[in-house]
Order: sequence, then C-alpha cells, then structure tokens
Amino acid sequence: MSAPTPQVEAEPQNALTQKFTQKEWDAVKELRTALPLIIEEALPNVPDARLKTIDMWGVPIDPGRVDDARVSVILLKFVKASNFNSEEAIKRLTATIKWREEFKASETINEEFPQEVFGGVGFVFGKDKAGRPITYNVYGAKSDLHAVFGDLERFLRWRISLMEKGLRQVDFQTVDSLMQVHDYLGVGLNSRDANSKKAASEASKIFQDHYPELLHLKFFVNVPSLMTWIFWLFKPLVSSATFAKLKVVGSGPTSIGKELLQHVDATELPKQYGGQRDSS
Ligand code: HEM
Repeated sequence: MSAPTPQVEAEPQNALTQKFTQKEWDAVKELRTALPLIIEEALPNVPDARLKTIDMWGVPIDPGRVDDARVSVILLKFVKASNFNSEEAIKRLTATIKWREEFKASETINEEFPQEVFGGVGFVFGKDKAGRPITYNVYGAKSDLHAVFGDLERFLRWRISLMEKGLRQVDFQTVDSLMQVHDYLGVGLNSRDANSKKAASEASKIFQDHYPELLHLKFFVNVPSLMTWIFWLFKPLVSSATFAKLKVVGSGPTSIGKELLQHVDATELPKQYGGQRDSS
C-alpha cells in the first residue's frame, strides 16, 4: 500500500522563516490563502488576475504556489505593519499591489534619469555588517535643487527607482531590510522650498504605505545645526515604529564614522563617512 498523502505540506524554509513564531505563520498562511482574491481585487482590469504572478521588490509572487519561503517573508511584513489585524493586512497588500501596477514600480529600475540632475544625489553602495544593502541620499549634492524636485513625478520615479534597486540586493533569505543614509551637507534653509517639501512628504508617504517593514535603520548625517528641528516635522508623517529607526548623527567623517562604523565595516563605507572606500 502506498503511503497516505500528507494533509499539510511542510512549509518551505529559509534562515528568516525559521525564526517565525506560530502566530506569525498562522497570519502569513491566512494572507497567502487570500492571495488570488487580493490580486484579483487589486488588478480589476487584468484578465484572470487571480492567476497572475506579480513582482514584489524583485521577488515573483505566484498566487498558486507556496514553495517560495521569500514570499512568506514578504507577507509577514504586511502582517506586522497591520499589527496582526488580518483585514487590515489584506487591505494594505491590495493597495500596494494596485499602486505597484499603476506606478509601474518594478519598471523604474530600468528607467534612465538625467545624470546632470540626479548624478550623485542618490546611490546604492556597500552592505552593513549583516549584509543589508545601504542606500544614500545626498540632497545637498546639487546646487540646483529646483531641477531635482521641480518635477515631482520625475523625482518620485527616481526615488522609487533607487529604493527598488536597493531592494534587488535584499535576498529575503538571509536579510529582509536595508539601511539608509541621508546626507544633508550643503543644504540650507533656503533649499527647503515648496517643491522639496512636497517631494519629501510624498516620498515619505509612499514608503510608509507601500514599503512596510523594509527599513532597518536610517541615519541623517551632516545636518546643519540650525535645521535639526526639521527632524521632528516628520514625526506625524511616519509610524512610531519607523520613527524609532531614524537617527540624527554628527557631521564630518570622524563623528559620522563613530556611529556608522558600529553597523558597517570600514571597507564597505565611503571615506566621507569615516570608511575606507571611494564612493565614485
Ligand atoms: C533642503 C533640505 C532637505 C531636503 C531637500 C530633504 C528631502 C527629503 C526627502 C526627499 C525625503 C523623503 C524620503 C526619502 O527620500 O528617503 C525626506 C525625508 C526626511 N527628511 Fe529630509 N530633507 C531636507 C532636510 C532635512 C533635515 C535638515 C532633516 C533633519 C534631520 C530632515 C529629516 C528628514 C526625515 C526625518 C525624513 C523622513 C524619513 C523617511 O521618510 O524615511 N530633512 N527629506
């Protein structure tokens, strides 16, 4: 007699899912079961959407398959961002799939942006000690901030492209988040005009809504002392969990390095932040 077919297949595992609690597994499985309906709801104009494989941060999510542990890692992010409220998690995931389709978020990684406007303003560079990629935003790199922020749609596509490129270096097997550095060297109060303020709040909102639980830590460096109060303006715009991950550190390589070298090896950190590498 052949052996009976197991009722419940073993969940695919990786180093991250092995740390899931039972409560987390239960919530992830519930969300995964709802995936065909979630995708159908999010993509009303796509025929047979419930069978469609979608891209989330470089990972294909096939609603008909359960054998990719990376998908469980991603779904847990929506669960956690919704405080384990399953209805809320379904709403969040639906909204994110819809937004990714409308914004064409995955396509931003292949888009070209004018080098004279965005060159040096943002880059993905090196890894932290745990292997998380690091993205840098150097909003004072260009004297012409109007060119960077004047066309809001173009700025947002560029900023999302940077985030998506960073996430392509997150494997969701051993690491599931990234580190970010904002460098404000060279910005002044007059750099904060209506365009840059709108760009900052819109970008923050997109990250809050559609990139949940992906930030490990975010450092603000070279912040002019007269502008540190701006940090607090963002408190109401981001969740308290995200706000707790934001840190204003010093100015200049020695003082920045003192903090960043706790998280990043010198060989992975640009010289201007106290490391040993040339970033260009
Ligand atoms: C002209 C000056 C500034 C510009 C152009 C600017 C630009 C931006 C932009 C575009 C974002 C959106 C999120 C992102 O790109 O990752 C952002 C977020 C943020 N900025 Fe600034 N910023 C300026 C000054 C400052 C200063 C002086 C501080 C004080 C530390 C600050 C603190 C923050 C915080 C806390 C966030 C939210 C973090 C997040 O959404 O992840 N900004 N800024």
